[in-house]
Amino acid sequence: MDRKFKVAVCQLKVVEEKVRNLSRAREMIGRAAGEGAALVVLPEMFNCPYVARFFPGYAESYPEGESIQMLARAAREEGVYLVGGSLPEKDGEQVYNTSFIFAPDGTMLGRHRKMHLFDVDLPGGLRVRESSTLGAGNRVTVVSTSLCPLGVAICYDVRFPELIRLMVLKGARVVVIPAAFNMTTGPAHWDLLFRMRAIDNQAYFIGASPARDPMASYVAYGHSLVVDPWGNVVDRAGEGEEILCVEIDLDLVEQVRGELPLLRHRRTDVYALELLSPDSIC
Ligand SMILES: NC(=O)CCC(=O)C(=O)O
Repeated sequence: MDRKFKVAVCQLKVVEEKVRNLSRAREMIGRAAGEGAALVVLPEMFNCPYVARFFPGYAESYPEGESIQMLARAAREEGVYLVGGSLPEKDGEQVYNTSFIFAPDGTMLGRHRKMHLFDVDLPGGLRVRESSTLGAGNRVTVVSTSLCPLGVAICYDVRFPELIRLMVLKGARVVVIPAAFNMTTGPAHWDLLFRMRAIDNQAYFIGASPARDPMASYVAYGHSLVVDPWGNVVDRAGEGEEILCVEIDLDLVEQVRGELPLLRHRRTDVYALELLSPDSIC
């Protein structure tokens, strides 16, 4: 197992034309691989504007959906692990906000369906109702890779420490969060949440945002970032399109966990965190 590897976050600008999003994503994945990334990450809803009423029209089924096919092919052609941000996934009558994860040979390692739907009325008037068009997933996602066990959750999921802790207890050393925070919660909470989850769980946290488009009806915050297990922001993007490429050092995870053994010091004789069904983890 390589103890160090590079992760690249492709902070791409999402537009209404799906085909343009796909070609932009494909091009950025190629550039990321060219920079030596072993793991490439796209943002939440990378093929579709983040607007709930658009999701059903952009939805695709596994495995034949064109975005899903593009991701599998890109992973194989570039020889990278790929967390394909997220996209609207159709399964029967239901649509999910789903992240597909691919191995360097193009096989799908797993998929995470966003568990916590973003239904909010924020100060300043931003109202979002993901549940008007989406169903919620119900599985915690940790996939095995030759790099390390990788946890994947989507955006609002990061606010739920129980979910993240379950991933870490399942072995995740790196947690990838395709996301699309906005101009209200982004400046207030984006950095703090990622840093706090990293400090609590002593793992790397990767937040992948779309680039900011001030003309969009939902304006993404941008500022994709990588936080190390000590809570330092190793690097962050600006607001526009960019590829963030950062070295992950797995020895630092073990070092921080050895020096400050939070996970071992949990009082599991007094409290517990449990999955209610064994089927709820993949
Ligand atoms: N797409 C989302 O889940 C947005 C979450 C968000 O902005 C937050 O503050 O949480």
